[in-house]
Amino acid sequence: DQGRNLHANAEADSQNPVDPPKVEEKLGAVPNGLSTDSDVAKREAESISKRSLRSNAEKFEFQAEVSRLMDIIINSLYSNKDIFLRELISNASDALDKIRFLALTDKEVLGEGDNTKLDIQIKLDKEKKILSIRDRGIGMTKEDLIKNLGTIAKSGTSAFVEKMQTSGDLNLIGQFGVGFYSVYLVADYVEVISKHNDDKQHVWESKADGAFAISEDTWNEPLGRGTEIRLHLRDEAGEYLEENKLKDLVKKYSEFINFPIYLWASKEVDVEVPTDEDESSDEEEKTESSSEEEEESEKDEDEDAEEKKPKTKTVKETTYDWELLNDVKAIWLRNPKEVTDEEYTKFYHSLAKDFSDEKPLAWSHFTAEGDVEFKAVLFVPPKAPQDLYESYYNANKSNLKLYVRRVFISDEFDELLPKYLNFLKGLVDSDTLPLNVSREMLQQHSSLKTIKKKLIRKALDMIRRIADEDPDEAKANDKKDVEDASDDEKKGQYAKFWNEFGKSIKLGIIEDATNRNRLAKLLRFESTKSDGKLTSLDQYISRMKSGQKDIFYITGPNKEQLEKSPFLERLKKKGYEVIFFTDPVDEYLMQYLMDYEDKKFQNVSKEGLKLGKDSKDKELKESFKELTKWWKGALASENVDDVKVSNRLDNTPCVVVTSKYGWSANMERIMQSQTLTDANKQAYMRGKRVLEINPRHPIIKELRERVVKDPEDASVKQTAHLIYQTALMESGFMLSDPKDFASRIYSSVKSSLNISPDATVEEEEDVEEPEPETETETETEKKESSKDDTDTDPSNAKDEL
Ligand SMILES: Nc1ncnc2c1ncn2[C@@H]1O[C@H](COP(=O)(O)OP(=O)(O)OP(=O)(O)O)[C@@H](O)[C@H]1O
Repeated sequence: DQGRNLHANAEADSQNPVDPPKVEEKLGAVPNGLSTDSDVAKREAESISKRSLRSNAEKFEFQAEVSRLMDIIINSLYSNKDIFLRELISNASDALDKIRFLALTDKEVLGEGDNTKLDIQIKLDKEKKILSIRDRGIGMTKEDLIKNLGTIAKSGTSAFVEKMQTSGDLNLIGQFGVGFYSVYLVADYVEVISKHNDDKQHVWESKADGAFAISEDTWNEPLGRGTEIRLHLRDEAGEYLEENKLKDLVKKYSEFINFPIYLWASKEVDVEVPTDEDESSDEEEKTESSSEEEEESEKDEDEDAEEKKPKTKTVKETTYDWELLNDVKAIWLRNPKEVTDEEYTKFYHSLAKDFSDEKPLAWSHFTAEGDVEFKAVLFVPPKAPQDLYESYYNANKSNLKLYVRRVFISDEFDELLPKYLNFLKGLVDSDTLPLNVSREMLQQHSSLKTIKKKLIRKALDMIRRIADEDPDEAKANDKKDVEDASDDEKKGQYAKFWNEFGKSIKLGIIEDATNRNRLAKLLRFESTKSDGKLTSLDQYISRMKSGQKDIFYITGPNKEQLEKSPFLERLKKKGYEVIFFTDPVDEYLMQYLMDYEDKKFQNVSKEGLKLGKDSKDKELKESFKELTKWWKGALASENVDDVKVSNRLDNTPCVVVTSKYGWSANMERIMQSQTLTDANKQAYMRGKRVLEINPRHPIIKELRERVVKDPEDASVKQTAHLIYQTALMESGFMLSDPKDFASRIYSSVKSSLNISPDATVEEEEDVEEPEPETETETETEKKESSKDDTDTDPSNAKDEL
């Protein structure tokens, strides 16, 4: 539909093609100084006048989002305009990758002669202020041009526009898949000439004024196949016409492009040119006169020949030739020992299109040998992308590039890593996978399973190494080799990793049963003893009390709230460490993480907490039997399963605990906040509730006395109910009937203020309703009219009213 609309639009506008570019006059005026072929220059000059006359260009409007993006770019004060070149080269390289991939199964697509050369060519025209970048990649059909460069907003467009408005950082443009538009940082008019095997050559052009035009290209040199982007540079972007500037930029940004990048570069060379005629005749004369003085007889035939030789001199001349700017080196094929940290960092930046100054947190470069052979480089980025966990289960977002024998195959291969490791960036190059099969067949290939397994291992090792090399971690582990690990750069790196990607590790524990234990080792959290720092399960175990069997934890919305939880009272007092889990995902995590190193996990707000045997336990239980039985009966309407004597309380009279496999109070809270949770499931999964009482607490002791005295006492029943509701709240539950709770509180307040329970609310006096305004006036008038009689001030009358 969109296509149709555009065409309709184009027809309506066909009488009014895109305005001729501002730079046209300049273009037409000067002959092409760089061109090696004067015919080409002539043709180009012709084309320019043709273009302004062109009536067959179809005009299109940019999609609104794209238009907005271009507007931002063209008006941007962003100082690093260099990035456009990186984006264009990256697009050219992608296009070359695509044709190379197609050629694997069909050699014909490459064509013959120069068309088979998979390279990128950069050319400058100082006179006309044009910078052009040409590739022999896959090219674009007319439909591709319409779709890719303007009409269909990519998913990243609005995200990028938003990001730009807040951060102003254009550097990220490549990550959002809208890199092409960065050309308008330096150009005010851009032509994209493209030839795809399935279509004729077309020209796309736009001045970024909301519209673009496309015409069949009948005037430019045929490209054979591929794309040429011609940037008509703005006056202030003259620096991009300097060869040295371009060489530097290619070195800086495009070092890891796997295709040769050439620049049409000038060179000063010495050339022998014939000397002028005047000069030569003078010289000849001199020679002749001197030779007259010589003996004539000495002249022979040889000398005659020498005299006829043309005279030359050496002069400097500028010539142009293609100069190769990059050495196409695949970093992953090199020996890891020979690759420097700086090279890895740069490689990461180019892979991830992340051109911030930050280093990756870690990398792993290895070769796998055996049945399945491959080389891989994996990186842990310094930061998680904002949308890492958005639509985690639906999005296919593998960040590994797959190569087969140096040929780029795909960067959308989900089979290489599990979802939870999607945050890694990197590359895999396999010699075992077949080259000449379709992507679909490759996806089924049995070697992929082995590759995946090895990649996961290596990835988890790499993450563990961040911790091992972090001096903060070594200190926390009381490791003796702290000295060895005292590298400042590594300090605090694991905490950084954890803050960015901790959730992924938790998701891994949930999803990857095979590696659950390995992942659990990477888990970090705060606890009652971690002193505001992160700690690990191994550290927890090393601090466990003798006789302690379980690993204790508690879940809740935040640490501050949990620290005050009644569930921790006695555990803290007795010196047990309790882990705080405060991320909603932790509730799910703990459904999968049952044990670690033979220790079971125990939620301290759930049933089953054992703190070693207390000899008085049985006695206490017995002596409170009457109360617990009575209380259970009194709470019959409240869905309480049982009332028991607690072993976890110190200062609090009672708490409500849940059954082992039901939801915790925290989970109930989480589920209630999820709009789409099924109410039936909620009722079903809700943990059974048990009221646990503190046998040493005065309130509980007094309650026992009263119950023994008169089990039917209504005020005791009322108090017991109120205590239960208060315990529910303190234990993290939401009250199902807050009104009931409030009225119980008020009746209790009444009694503490010695107000009779029957005291009622004072009736409001019957106050006359204010009359509507017109009536009021009449009334006022009435009063005013009688003021003489009553001697009333009229303002008083108003007040009365
Ligand atoms: N030189 C080229 N050859 C063939 N197609 C190209 C070329 N340059 C751009 N395209 C097409 O235009 C699309 C838009 O390019 P753009 O740079 O805006 O985004 P992208 O390349 O998808 O993302 P990124 O900038 O992250 O690489 C590309 O996806 C590609 O299909």
